[in-house]
Formats: sequence, C-alpha cells, structure tokens
Amino acid sequence: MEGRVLIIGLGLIGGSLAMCIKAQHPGAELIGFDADGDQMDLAMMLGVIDRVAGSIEMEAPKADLIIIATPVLTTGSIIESLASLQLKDEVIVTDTGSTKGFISLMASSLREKGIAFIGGHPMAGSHKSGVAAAKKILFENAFYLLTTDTMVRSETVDRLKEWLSGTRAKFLEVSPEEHDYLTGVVSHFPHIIAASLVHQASRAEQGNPLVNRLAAGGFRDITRIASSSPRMWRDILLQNREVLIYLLNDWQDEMGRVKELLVTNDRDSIYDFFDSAKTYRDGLPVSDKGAIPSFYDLFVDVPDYPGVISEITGYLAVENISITNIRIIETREDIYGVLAISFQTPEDRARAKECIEKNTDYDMSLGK
Ligand SMILES: NC(=O)C1=CN([C@@H]2O[C@H](COP(=O)(O)OP(=O)(O)OC[C@H]3O[C@@H](n4cnc5c(N)ncnc54)[C@H](O)[C@@H]3O)[C@@H](O)[C@H]2O)C=CC1
Ligand SMILES: O=C(O)C(=O)Cc1ccc(O)cc1
Repeated sequence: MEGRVLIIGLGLIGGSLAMCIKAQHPGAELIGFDADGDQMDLAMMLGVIDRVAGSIEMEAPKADLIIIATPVLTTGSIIESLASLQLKDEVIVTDTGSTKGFISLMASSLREKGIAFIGGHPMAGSHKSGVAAAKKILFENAFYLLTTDTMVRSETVDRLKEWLSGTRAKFLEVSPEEHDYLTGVVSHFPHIIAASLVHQASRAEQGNPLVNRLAAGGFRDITRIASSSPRMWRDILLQNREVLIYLLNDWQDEMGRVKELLVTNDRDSIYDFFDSAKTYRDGLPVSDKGAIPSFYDLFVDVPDYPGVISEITGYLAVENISITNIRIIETREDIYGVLAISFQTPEDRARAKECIEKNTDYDMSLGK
C-alpha cells in the first residue's frame, strides 16, 4: 500500500510496527513523532522511519494512517488533540495500548467527526522499552486484538489489517470491555503478582542476604516481567482499575483458602490445589503465543567451564541464529551444568539444536 503513515510514540511497539509496515509496504512514507527527541533521532539513525515530524499538528492532517503507540494515559489526550485537527476523511486512527475501555471512550471525539478509530493491541512485546529494542519479528504469530464500533465499515478494518499485515500477527476483534477483562486476567494481573513476588524477596533479603543469590535462577525467570517499564504499568493499572480490583479480591479469597489449608494441615486439598492447576496449565495451547510472550528454551548439558558460553554462541553466530537470553544453571556440585538458551521462535530453537548437534556431542532437551 502507498500513503503516509504517522507513528506517534517511537518506542518498542511504535518502532517495531514501523519496521513491519516498511517491510510490507515499501512505497509508504513513515513519519515519526516522539516527545523524546533522542528516540526520534535514534529511530532515524536505525532507519525505522523515513523522516521526523515537526509536530503532530503539522503531519496528522496529511496522514492516511495514524498509529498512537504511547503509554495509555497519554494516548487519550493525543486522541483528543487529533479530534481538534482537520484530518483526511479516509484516515484511519489506531493505537497500540494495552487497555481499551478508556481509550475507546476518548475516541468518541473522533467518531463524532466521522473519523474511523480502531483500537489495536498487539499482544506481544517485552519487558524492554525504547526504539533500540524494536524488531520486525516481534509480533509474528501473536494475537493482535482490534476493537471497533458499528460506525467503522468492515472495508476500513480490512484496510487497517492490510497496513499491518507485515506483523504476521493473528487479528481478533473483541469489544473494549471484553478486551480489558481478558488482558486483565492474562497480562495485567500477572504483572502485579510478579512485582509483588519481587517485593517479597527484597523484604526477605533484609533478614537473609542469601535470598538474593538463590533468586538468580527460576525465580528470576518467573519474575521477568517485573523488569517492565514502571510508567507503562502504572498507566495500565490506572486504566483497568475495576477489573484489577475484582481480580485482586478473587486472588485474596483464593490465598485465604490456601492459608486455611495450611493452618488445618489439609494434605489432600493442598494436593488438589497443585493438581488442578497442573491439569489446566498442561492443557494450555503450546503453539499459540499468549499475552505474555514466551521464549523457547533449549537446555544443553555442558561442562561448567568459563569458555563454554562463547563456544556455543560462536556456533550459533556462524549460522546467524539470534538468541534472547543465555545463562548457566549450576545444578550440581560436579563438573556439569546446564546452559539454558532462549529463542524468540520455535524455528530458531530447532535450528540451534541442529547446529549444536553438528558441532558438539552435548546432550540437549527442549523447555516446555
Ligand atoms: N511493551 C510491550 O511489551 C507492549 C506495550 N504495549 C502498549 O504500547 C504502547 C507503547 O509501549 P512501548 O512501545 O513498550 O513503550 P516505550 O516506552 O518503548 O515507548 C513509548 C514512547 O512514547 C513516547 N511518548 C510518551 N509520551 C508521548 C507524547 N506525549 N507524545 C509523543 N510520544 C510520547 C515515549 O517517549 C516513548 O518513546 C503502550 O500503550 C503499551 O501499553 C502493547 C503491547 C506490548
Ligand atoms: O514482557 C512481557 O513479556 C510482556 O508481558 C509484554 C507485553 C506487555 C504489555 C502488553 O500489553 C502485552 C505484552
């Protein structure tokens, strides 16, 4: 497709979408705006955008597609300021925010002027922020939730999907309320729990400095999302308050029941607590990417010596296989450790396994 695409907010998500659009629609002109001049300069330097916008007021009226990829509290005010401009009749305005209820309410100012607003939420990302972390494959196979209203024609939704087809994401239309409930359960609430687990460990460390060292492995993995941008998560929580308060009450009830099981030494019910969680969790789809991106782990049994990481990364580098994380898990006191390598896609992991098999005789297993 051809036309002018204005991206407001050139961070991880805005930058990654810009890359996807450029790759799929080389004839389009990508114009970027960010409140942080350094992010704009970096986006230009990395070739993520074609040019920088002097201001939203100057560029929005000429745009065919406007993507707002700022923290969600800011998105509302940007929508309001767009509604005060003379935009093209056929322009599509969309956003990437992790919440949808408040944003679609704000979008009524655009709707009143006959401007199509389609809420968007690519359900992929990372705990990293900024355009430097942007990548074209970020959204591949991920769900991309869209919220529309009856005023938006289905051809307009199709046109947006075509603009975004380079993401290779799976589009799903939901209502804003459904969106906020679903993402509350599978994304927003887990971020609260991850941060809370970290707070608990940090308090425990005051009494015992060993906590810090022992929290290095699995604990670090399950709390990865606690390293996400505090501003982004503050804004998400404030915009999804009702759902999150409901989920917190529900969680507190459940924790109360677990506490009671411990107080009463209820052996069978404690077993059931874990057993029913395992059954549900084991039945979750493995091929779909969910709300919190998973990484595909490969575990390699290696002799625990310092050069082993560079040996393995060397083999992978020769075959151009990117990794997202690598670390040694020292499982035993003896000479073997497990090298845990994470990949963005199952295909990268399969190629890596083949590559390591070719070059070494180390045993390997796949993470679940
Ligand atoms: N990080 C993630 O994994 C995901 C984030 N999202 C949503 O996408 C949006 C963007 O998130 P990220 O790209 O991760 O954040 P980010 O922090 O990497 O980028 C946000 C950018 O917006 C800019 N910005 C802030 N206020 C602005 C303003 N008034 N005008 C212009 N630019 C402004 C910031 O300078 C920053 O460069 C958020 O609404 C977030 O909820 C959606 C899916 C995944
Ligand atoms: O860090 C992670 O893995 C995430 O949880 C990424 C993420 C953050 C916000 C979203 O709305 C969707 C995905």
